[in-house]
Amino acid sequence: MKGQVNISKATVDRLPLYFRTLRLAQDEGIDIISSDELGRRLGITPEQIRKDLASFGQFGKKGVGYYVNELKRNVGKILGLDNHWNIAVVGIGHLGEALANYQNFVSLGFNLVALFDQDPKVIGKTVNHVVVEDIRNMQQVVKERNIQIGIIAVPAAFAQGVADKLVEAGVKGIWNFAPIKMEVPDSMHIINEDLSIGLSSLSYYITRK
Ligand SMILES: NC(=O)c1ccc[n+]([C@@H]2O[C@H](COP(=O)([O-])OP(=O)(O)OC[C@H]3O[C@@H](n4cnc5c(N)ncnc54)[C@H](O)[C@@H]3O)[C@@H](O)[C@H]2O)c1
Repeated sequence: MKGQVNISKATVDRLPLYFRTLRLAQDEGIDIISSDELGRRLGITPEQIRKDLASFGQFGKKGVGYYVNELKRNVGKILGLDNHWNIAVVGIGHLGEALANYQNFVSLGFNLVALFDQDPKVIGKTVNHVVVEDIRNMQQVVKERNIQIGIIAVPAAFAQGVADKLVEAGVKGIWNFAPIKMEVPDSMHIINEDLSIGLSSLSYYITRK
């Protein structure tokens, strides 16, 4: 694969969509898919798809298309999904419990290996075969179980403190659901998620209909 120096964020953000579409095509028993068909399924031009994929190497055959299994494996590799990351969820309330129960993470290669909370009523509960542990043990557990990704689902007021502890314990990335701007070292990868942004955008569009 080519060095990934000048890959735009927009291209990287489209890779999970390619991966998901290829997974669905694989489930449908499709062996070969054209960039036209991929584009139709994704609402992206075939030129854009060919350009995106060409940034990472030579995939597909002119006049034939892409071999679905092979391209899915390659896109998965580019995304690092062949690494089988160990993940932990912090804050097992409404959102944290739903995230911990989401079965699709496992099929993408993410292993849920720990859950943490501070509430004695929540600690000891089992969610998706994993027992909720005391947040006070988090740093030790993160190291022992080689947890690389921490998912933050605690109230905003506690989120920075949790992030600091996750960083200190050595996670490589944070998926933050708390509505705050986190301060993390430059070396840390953090993705902030906010479902209300999608809903507010939807409100904008239907207001103008
Ligand atoms: N990004 C999104 O789209 C989205 C959607 C829903 C909720 N949220 C956010 O997710 C967070 C959780 O929301 P919720 O509705 O699940 O709340 P919740 O009150 O149901 O759950 C929060 C959980 O965090 C635990 N907790 C609190 N402080 C803690 C700490 N210091 N260490 C460990 N655990 C701690 C609580 O005991 C509780 O179990 C909030 O920040 C909320 O704003 C984000």
